[in-house]
Amino acid sequence: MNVRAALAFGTPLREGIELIRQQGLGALVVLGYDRHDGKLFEGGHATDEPVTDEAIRRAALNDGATVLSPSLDRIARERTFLRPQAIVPAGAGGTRHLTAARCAAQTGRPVVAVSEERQAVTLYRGTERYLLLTALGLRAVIDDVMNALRAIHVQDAIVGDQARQGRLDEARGLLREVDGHLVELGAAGRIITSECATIASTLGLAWAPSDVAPFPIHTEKATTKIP
Ligand SMILES: Nc1ncnc2c1ncn2[C@@H]1O[C@H](COP(=O)(O)OP(=O)(O)OP(=O)(O)O)[C@@H](O)[C@H]1O
Repeated sequence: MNVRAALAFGTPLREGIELIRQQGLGALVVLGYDRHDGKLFEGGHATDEPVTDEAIRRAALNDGATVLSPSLDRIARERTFLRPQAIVPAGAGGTRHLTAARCAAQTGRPVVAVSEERQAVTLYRGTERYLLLTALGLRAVIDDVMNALRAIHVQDAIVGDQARQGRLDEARGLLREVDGHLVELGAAGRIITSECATIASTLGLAWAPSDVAPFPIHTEKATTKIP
């Protein structure tokens, strides 16, 4: 699953999560499950509702977790209590966030926790976690990367051969970094994507928007031990 594409702005899932953040609600959303995860869920009820921004927001009004279908386009369960067994060290937040970290570590499936208290959205994936920025925050990060890339582009003609190699390596890194951000920004990132392609081709670098969409991940030092 390309989780950054699944959580791109403009998708019903991300728009629903952003509604939850904006309205100061909290949520726990499991992005897909399979039948082996059955023991993970307790209580709640099965539904088969399409994922819309409003359905995701509405589900967050209840206690417990929202579980999405494997294809992420249906809400499979609501108001579900999660009881993961994996042991991970307590990080930021209380039980909601610890549960999200433990579920992700146990199942390998991404889990999103929206903090009611901090209005922060955290994606847990495996033993890693990533802070999902607001659209404005993500744009600011992209602007910083693009400014650095544009500076290399503009100065390319005037740097000597020796310095050039280092600058090209830097440009490669910046292109790799911005790639994932642009996938997450969604349709609003298309113009910048073509600017990146132009800069890359002028600099003689092979670059195309990737499907891999890397995350700048803050790795948790988590064990995935199950007692
Ligand atoms: N194991 C769990 N399964 C499902 N939902 C849970 C579980 N643990 C916590 N929650 C949900 O998280 C809510 C908030 O719990 P808590 O305040 O302890 O978490 P938190 O991580 O501090 O979150 P926040 O930052 O939003 O306050 C609970 O009311 C419940 O809806």
